[in-house]
Amino acid sequence: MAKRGIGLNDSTQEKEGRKKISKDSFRRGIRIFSYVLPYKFKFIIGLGFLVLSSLTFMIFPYLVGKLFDESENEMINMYALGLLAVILFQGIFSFFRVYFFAQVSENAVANIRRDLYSKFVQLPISFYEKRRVGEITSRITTDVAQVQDAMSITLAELFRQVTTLIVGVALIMWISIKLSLFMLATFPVLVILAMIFGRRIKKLSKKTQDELANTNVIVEETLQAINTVKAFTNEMFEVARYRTTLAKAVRTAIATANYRGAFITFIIVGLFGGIILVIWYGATLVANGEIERDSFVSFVLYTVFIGASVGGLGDLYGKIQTALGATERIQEILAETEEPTDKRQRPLSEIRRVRGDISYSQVAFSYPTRPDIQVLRDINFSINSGEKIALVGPSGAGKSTIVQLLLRLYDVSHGSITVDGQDIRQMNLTELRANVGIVPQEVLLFGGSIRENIAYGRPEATEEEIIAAARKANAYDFILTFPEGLDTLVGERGIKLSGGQRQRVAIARAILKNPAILVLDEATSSLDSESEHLVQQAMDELMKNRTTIVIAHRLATIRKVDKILVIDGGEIVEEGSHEVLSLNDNGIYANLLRLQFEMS
Ligand SMILES: Nc1ncnc2c1ncn2[C@@H]1O[C@H](COP(=O)(O)OP(=O)(O)OP(=O)(O)O)[C@@H](O)[C@H]1O
Repeated sequence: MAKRGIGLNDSTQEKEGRKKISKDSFRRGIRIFSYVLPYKFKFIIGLGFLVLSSLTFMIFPYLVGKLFDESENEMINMYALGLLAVILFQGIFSFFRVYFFAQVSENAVANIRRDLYSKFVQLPISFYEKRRVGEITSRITTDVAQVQDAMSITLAELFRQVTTLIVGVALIMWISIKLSLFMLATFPVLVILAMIFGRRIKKLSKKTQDELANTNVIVEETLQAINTVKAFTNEMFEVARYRTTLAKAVRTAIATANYRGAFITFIIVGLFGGIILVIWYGATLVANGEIERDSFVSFVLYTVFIGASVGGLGDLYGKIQTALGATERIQEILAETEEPTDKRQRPLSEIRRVRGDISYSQVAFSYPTRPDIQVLRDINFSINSGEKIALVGPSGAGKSTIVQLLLRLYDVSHGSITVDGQDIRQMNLTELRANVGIVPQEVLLFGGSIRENIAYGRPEATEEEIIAAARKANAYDFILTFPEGLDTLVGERGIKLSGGQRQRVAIARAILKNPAILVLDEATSSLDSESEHLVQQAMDELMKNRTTIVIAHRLATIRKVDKILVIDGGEIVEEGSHEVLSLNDNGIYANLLRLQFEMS
């Protein structure tokens, strides 16, 4: 079968997707909040606590001002206690804010993940061909995490900063319009400059990280292919390559550090200088009796708060952009059209069994990703129920494509395929696929026990049925040699089965599924003769009474089939039984036979 490349490094190559904030993107982004709706009461309560905690915080500078201006001990104690109370309430409100927002965001985000996953498994193969696996998985990990951040932290922060800004500016205006105007003309300008500076540093830091990632790619690649490096005696070549990229990373890192140093100097001199300027002007106003001293202390504190929230808003803007980008990508996936399979898991016993007559009529096909290349043209053949045919031909001829069309992994571009006389496009897709069993070329087992892997063919199967299937597939004997028998774990954390053993597990899976139609994609790599014999016996058992299509790579195994179709360049070029085709001296089949004979 055609294989799809799954790049391990794909996820690390993710781009940081940001979205310009426009009315449109905002409207689309806000739609993700439909996931919050089921938890709206908790959300509103959380919002209430957020308002309370933001407002209590604004009392803080007022009380500090009073405290500083007080000369009576008793009142000093009162104000200090008042401050403590403010902080205490602030703490309690914040706890509940986090508590309620976490309940909402965790649940909403789990629902987004569930919907995305459910979408992923139901999307057609063509969706996967247009994207890299790393890119798809990052939708369900990184993007969703960004949305979660936006729902819990960013939203709360935005609200708090805006409240601080509005209430803060109103309060300082109330204290002294003159000083406020002076402050607003100087301080925010400095804060905005600091933000621009900060953003540039962020960009540079990202560049440093990327360069470091580049050096890591070299380490990963070479260590993974260490045999190749050694075989080509390229150790020193790799060391030199690593040293060059490392030097580049160091240069960028030092440039970033210089920038950061300058930034710190700017913060110290610029921002604090700004505060000194405000304090200086304020002190003059106090000396002239234009404002009270306590109001002046509150003013300075409000100024610091306002400065911090202006700075915070810049950061939040970036976070909102990122979150909008993430939301949009998530929604794009959620809007994709799924395959029309059943939305309910049905036991196989409930599924209508087909007889197994198959007919291809004038089938032509191009893959959706490469519409310009015609992979199949004018394919015509039929198989009666219970008959066996073999597809042979050179690599890339189109054999796997022919069976992929039968499963409707893709739809034909022209012509039609029928099963029991019915066009497969008119059949229920779940029923069609449930009637076809596949033993693939490369058997991939899921991480889990051998029992689970066999039962994948029919999840509702009983223990006896699983054992019977394993027996028929010549797999039970080797399974019993493991101490844990059917419970032996396979896959990444379990034991590694040999190629022949994996194939027999796949055959047991197919026997358990008991489909009317069978597709055998023969392994290209040959097994040792003992294993080969066991696998062949199991295949023969599996093929009994089923319509079978064998994609054959080793011709010795297909002498028993009813008909052989020789495929070349997407067309059927020869057709007939082994006896007939092998007699045609100039034929491709006879040629292939000769080649294989010479090779063996
Ligand atoms: N998913 C795909 N997208 C685009 N083109 C594809 C895809 N899969 C296969 N092809 C192309 O279609 C042609 C037929 O491929 P197919 O896998 O059907 O050949 P095959 O006869 O089964 O080969 P092999 O014996 O090597 O498995 C090839 O040219 C291949 O490059």
